[in-house]
Amino acid sequence: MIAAILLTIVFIFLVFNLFRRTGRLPPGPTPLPLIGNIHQLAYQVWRRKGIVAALNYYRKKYGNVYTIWLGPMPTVSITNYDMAHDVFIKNGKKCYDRQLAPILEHMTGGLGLLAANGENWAEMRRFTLLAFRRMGVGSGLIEKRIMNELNGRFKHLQGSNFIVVLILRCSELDAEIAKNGKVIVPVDFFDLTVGSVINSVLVGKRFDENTKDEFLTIKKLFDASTETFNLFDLNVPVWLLKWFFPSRFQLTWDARHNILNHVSKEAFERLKQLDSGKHDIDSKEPNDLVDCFLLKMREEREKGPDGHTGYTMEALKFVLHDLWLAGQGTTATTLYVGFMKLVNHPDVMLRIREELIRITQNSRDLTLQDRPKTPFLNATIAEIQRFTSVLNVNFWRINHETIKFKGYEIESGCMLTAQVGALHVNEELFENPEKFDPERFMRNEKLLQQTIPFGIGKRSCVGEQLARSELYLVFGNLLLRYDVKAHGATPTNEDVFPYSSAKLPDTTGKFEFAKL
Ligand code: HEM
Repeated sequence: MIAAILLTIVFIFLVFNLFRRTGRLPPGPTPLPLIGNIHQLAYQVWRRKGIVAALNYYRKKYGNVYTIWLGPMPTVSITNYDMAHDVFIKNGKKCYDRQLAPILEHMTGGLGLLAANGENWAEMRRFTLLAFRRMGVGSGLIEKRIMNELNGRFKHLQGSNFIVVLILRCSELDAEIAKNGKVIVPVDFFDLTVGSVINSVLVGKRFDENTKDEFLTIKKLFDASTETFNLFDLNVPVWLLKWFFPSRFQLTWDARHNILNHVSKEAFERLKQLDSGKHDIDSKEPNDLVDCFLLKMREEREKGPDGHTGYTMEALKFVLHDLWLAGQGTTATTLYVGFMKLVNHPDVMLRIREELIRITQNSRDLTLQDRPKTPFLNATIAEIQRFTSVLNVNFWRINHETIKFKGYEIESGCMLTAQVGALHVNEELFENPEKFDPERFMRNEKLLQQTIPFGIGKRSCVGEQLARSELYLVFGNLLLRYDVKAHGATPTNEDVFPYSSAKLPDTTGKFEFAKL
């Protein structure tokens, strides 16, 4: 009897508390105590065959800001630019902490950038942005690294001599074209090109004939873990995953550890060489992010007790891991999806080429300085990024102060995010969102600002400038050099894992490149 009374009191308390909190939050489906809206969300995801479709359904029903309770936690999703700006820019200081997926936190111990918060994250983010700047991200220097990858001007150490290795991306293509008139280009081409640029920025090495298999193995393992990683993995406790879904846990663990081992091998080797005097860092011109970090580590240690204690080899491992992980697949997928779109829209490709030939007189490479003069290429890249929207569910933030906007009150401790995938199919901003139409950005220039593939606010993508440079130079220069067609049937551009937290296209498609 007493137990029944106690249970009733607890139940009434839960209902009352839920009712009180729901009243001030943005609208959404009616939640149940303890399970919230999980049952409705699961049904809508199943019925509409994907996470973005379900989030879009809730947008149409409740408006551009709505609340879904994941169990006892309210989550606020925002699906238009102005509201995202109100929350994540105007109130940016109140919501820069990330809701950490327990499995990721378990693996990183709160180090790095993606699954970190607080002072540690802030320091590593500042460091990364500064290190990128020192290596030329945002200036002409990064262009050199990217174009080197395409053009093949590389210095590799062999024995005691530097030799120039010319067998690189475009040279490989050109050699094949010289033999057969055309070359078949699979997704690996984009993976390796992007992987090499990132590896070169982070650890100063590109992937060559000897190391490309190592890269492709890590990449495949990582893709396999991403395919299954979804809302469930983002939220469940580690013990539950380990006990009830051990193979799922193991896949995520193995993929992350392979990347960790790969990137940290280089960093530890460098430290050894530095300690033994075999390597010296030019403090005015560090070669890569590892050099920048080791310099900073030395600097902080020399300050004694006043130095920042966050600069450790363990911290470096996770910073490298996160940059590699977040930067490789996202950029390569955008390039691959972009070319898939372009081969299906040859008119767009032709118009870009005309624009580029006009600018370069077909006598030089396209450079980052050309950007203001190539509005149609810029518009096409924006439309490609809108279509690609690499995340089905954006990472959640947690607000640590109440946020008031548009008459709502989001009390501290809520999970909130700009749902980039759903925002990019919002027909209030993008008329006929299912249509590939770069022209929409020419008709309305404001749209460029309202498309936010890199997220918004203090946790937005740290690699945005690097990725934008890569996309511009690789799309532009390949279109300037090659006639590109689909090889065989073009696979669907639809997301093949619509239930996963990341968007993944069917990557079995191939292209035929012929010299122009
Ligand atoms: C086309 C390419 C890319 C896209 C579409 C993309 C997209 C995103 C998005 C949507 C976020 C989450 C933003 C949020 O939480 O609101 C993010 C975060 C992040 N991205 Fe990117 N990204 C790209 C390339 C890169 C590159 C090249 C790097 C690094 C080399 C990188 C590193 C990161 C990191 C470290 C974070 C976490 C930042 C933090 O929590 O402070 N990304 N990215």
